[in-house]
Amino acid sequence: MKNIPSVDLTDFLSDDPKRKQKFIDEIGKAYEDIGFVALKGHFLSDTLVDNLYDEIKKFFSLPLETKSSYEIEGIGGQRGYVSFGKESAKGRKVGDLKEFWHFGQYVEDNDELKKEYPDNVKVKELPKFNAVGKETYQMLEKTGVYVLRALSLYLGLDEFYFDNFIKNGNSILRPIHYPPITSEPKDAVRAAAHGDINLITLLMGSQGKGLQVQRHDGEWLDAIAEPDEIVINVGDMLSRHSNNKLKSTIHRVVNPPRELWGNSRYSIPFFMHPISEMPLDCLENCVDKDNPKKFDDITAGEFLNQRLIELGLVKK
Ligand SMILES: O=C(O)CCC(=O)C(=O)O
Ligand SMILES: [Fe+2]
Repeated sequence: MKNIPSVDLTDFLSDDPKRKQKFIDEIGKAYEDIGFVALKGHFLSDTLVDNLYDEIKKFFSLPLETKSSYEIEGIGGQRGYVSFGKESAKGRKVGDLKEFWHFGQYVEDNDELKKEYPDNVKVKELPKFNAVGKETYQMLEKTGVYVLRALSLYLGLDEFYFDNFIKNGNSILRPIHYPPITSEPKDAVRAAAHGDINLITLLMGSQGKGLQVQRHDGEWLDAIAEPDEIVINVGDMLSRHSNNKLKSTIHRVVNPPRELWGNSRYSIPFFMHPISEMPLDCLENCVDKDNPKKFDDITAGEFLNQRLIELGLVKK
């Protein structure tokens, strides 16, 4: 059974205003409620997806010594490799059972922002890894642009309101490997309950069981996508900006039952961030008598830094 609503981006891209409006209403309502959708009609081709999985499986199979040579001090894990157990969810001491890689923005036309972001890290052992990562990054970013246009219209803003905030934004593509579980994990889980930091997250690889989403009544639902779907959810930045009209829902990745401990999980979230100076102040049209302003004014850059400290990736 499917637990999160499905939407089709080709509705939004169609010339028929009724189909476009249908997409806006469906995704808007889903985000006011559960905060998650499964979306088809995105810009990832099957070949690109296959190539990406091949490359990331090859990367995580490299010797630890090689992977560790791509773990860079002083940039809060924002590019390159982050080793097993290093990140813990906000408020938790135990590290998640995962290792991951970060691809960051490819700024090609803005020197100021190019200077602000750490450079992407090249994996010498795998000649195709970086090009495949870049193409995936750009296709997910393109998908996200249209999703945010639909949400702008849903919120009563200009369709292109987010465009200039996300152009050259500080987004991150994070291929994650959850390795086989080899001994009783006690309190540790693949990914402990958390909300995402960014505007929206576009997640590849949620076709099998593992990802769970928490309903308002506290019940956990499996979020499983069809083969041609990606999962897209609201992050804390968009929840703040919309004065919590759009919900950043708590989710987690549970450990598999013991008989499946031997299987790895690979998932690939694209955390869509704006440029750091975007103000996340609650939008005027999301604040009224019945919905008073719930969050202090803050920029995206300040908010991100606070949260990276809480995740154990940046030192105070
Ligand atoms: O592995 C997954 O399916 C989801 C991971 C996740 O929620 C995250 O990295 O923020
Ligand atoms: Fe997440």
